[in-house]
Amino acid sequence: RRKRDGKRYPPGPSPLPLLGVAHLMGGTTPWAVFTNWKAEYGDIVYFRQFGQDVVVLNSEETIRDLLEKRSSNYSDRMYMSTREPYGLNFDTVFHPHNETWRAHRRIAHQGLREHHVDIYQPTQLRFTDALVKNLETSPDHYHSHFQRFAASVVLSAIYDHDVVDDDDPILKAVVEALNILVRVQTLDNTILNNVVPFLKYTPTWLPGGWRNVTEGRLKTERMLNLPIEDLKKKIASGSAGQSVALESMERFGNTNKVPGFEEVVKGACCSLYAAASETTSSTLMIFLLAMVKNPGVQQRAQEEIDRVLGPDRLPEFSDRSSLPYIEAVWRETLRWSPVAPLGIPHSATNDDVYKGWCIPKGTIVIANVWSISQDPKKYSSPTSFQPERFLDDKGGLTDDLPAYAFGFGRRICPGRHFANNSLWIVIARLLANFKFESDFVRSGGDVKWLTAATFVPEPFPCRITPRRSH
Ligand code: HEM
Repeated sequence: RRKRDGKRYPPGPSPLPLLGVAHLMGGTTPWAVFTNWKAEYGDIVYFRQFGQDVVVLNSEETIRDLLEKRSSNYSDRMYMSTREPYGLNFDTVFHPHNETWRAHRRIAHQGLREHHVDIYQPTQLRFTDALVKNLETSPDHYHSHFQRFAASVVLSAIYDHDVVDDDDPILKAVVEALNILVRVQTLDNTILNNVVPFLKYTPTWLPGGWRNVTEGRLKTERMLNLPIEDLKKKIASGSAGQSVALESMERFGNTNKVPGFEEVVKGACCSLYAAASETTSSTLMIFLLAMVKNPGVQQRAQEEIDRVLGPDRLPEFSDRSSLPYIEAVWRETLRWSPVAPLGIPHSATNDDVYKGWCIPKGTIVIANVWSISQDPKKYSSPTSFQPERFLDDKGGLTDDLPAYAFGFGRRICPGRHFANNSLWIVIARLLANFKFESDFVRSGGDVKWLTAATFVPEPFPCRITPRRSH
């Protein structure tokens, strides 16, 4: 047990001078390293990296004790020297725990709360149909079709903007900005930038030129402004349909309670898009990988759809409760490989003591979701994709919801109900419409994984063939 300044800190690895614990991180999968540390150090692990205190929580109990039961102290985010220069102060995801963040959460909650979010089901269905058509026409481009689905469905719900094609100026603006910002805001890069701030001036033509701050800021501003300007034109012409942005502009505009409400709405809505697009398309990549690796699961899911709906009818939202196996496939997709295995780190507002250990003010607190989703005590053979684990003896659903994939406490993902609807309908309709196969994956081909905004498989060779005639 370590002591510093007479205080006891949780157990953990000893850092090396300069390197910290970087040499122990196991490349791109720190969550697996943290999970292994559980055996050595326990449910709560402490280390220092470049002078920054970090605590990793390796069990659902410790996560809920701190991030939920003591949420007033554990709902902040770490200081990021990149926020201001890159124009990222608007962003909900990394926003400090303050009044503006609360206004963002109100906007997100009002627009995307459970059941209310069902008003977007027709939009989700429409873009699912477009995805099915795109997969029929060019199945090899499945990855860009998934990205297009994720972007379209959320741009439509948030701004009432319909993406027409890949040259859509709003789509281009947000994709270009996010390509940079996602890399700028990774935990590694944030800590590096906090220590070496001049890195952000790297000229665009040098390696690492993506860090260039002038370029980054311009792109952020376009991403923030274009969709809301477009919406304002629609409002002026009376053609604006239902959207989260419109709802909140009207509400805040009418009550006028929030000073500078337009900036707040702009920031909150842009953050929703940024947080939604990559997580949604990455989850579809995980689903696809699970299906090609597990043809038996795929077949059982398709048999359920055919048995319940008959050979001609496609799943509708209203069929959800009649398709427990499909529901179990969706839950297992979230559990098997969470797209954010470490969630998004929280930060401690004040000094705290937990189980006798000191957690200093400013500590980065990481909820290791991987340690829950891969816990062999909770899930037998956790690396296997087994939707049955969410079913009881009678084939009904258990109470186990892998809600941990959406984070914890006051910071819990406000888009989870929207994501739940989007992804359920896509999973159900893709299984109804297509057979997914991959000789590459089945013969043990090496699927590469990317870690940036999400942990996601890179596109792999896959055959997607229709299984129904229309
Ligand atoms: C499968 C899809 C998704 C997953 C797995 C996911 C997961 C997460 C996680 C783990 C967090 C961090 C929570 C924490 O700090 O404890 C988060 C935050 C957030 N998510 Fe999601 N998300 C998904 C989809 C969406 C969608 C569709 C939206 C919007 C429509 C969205 C909007 C947000 C926002 C705005 C935050 C920041 C919340 C804050 O810091 O207060 N997410 N999400």
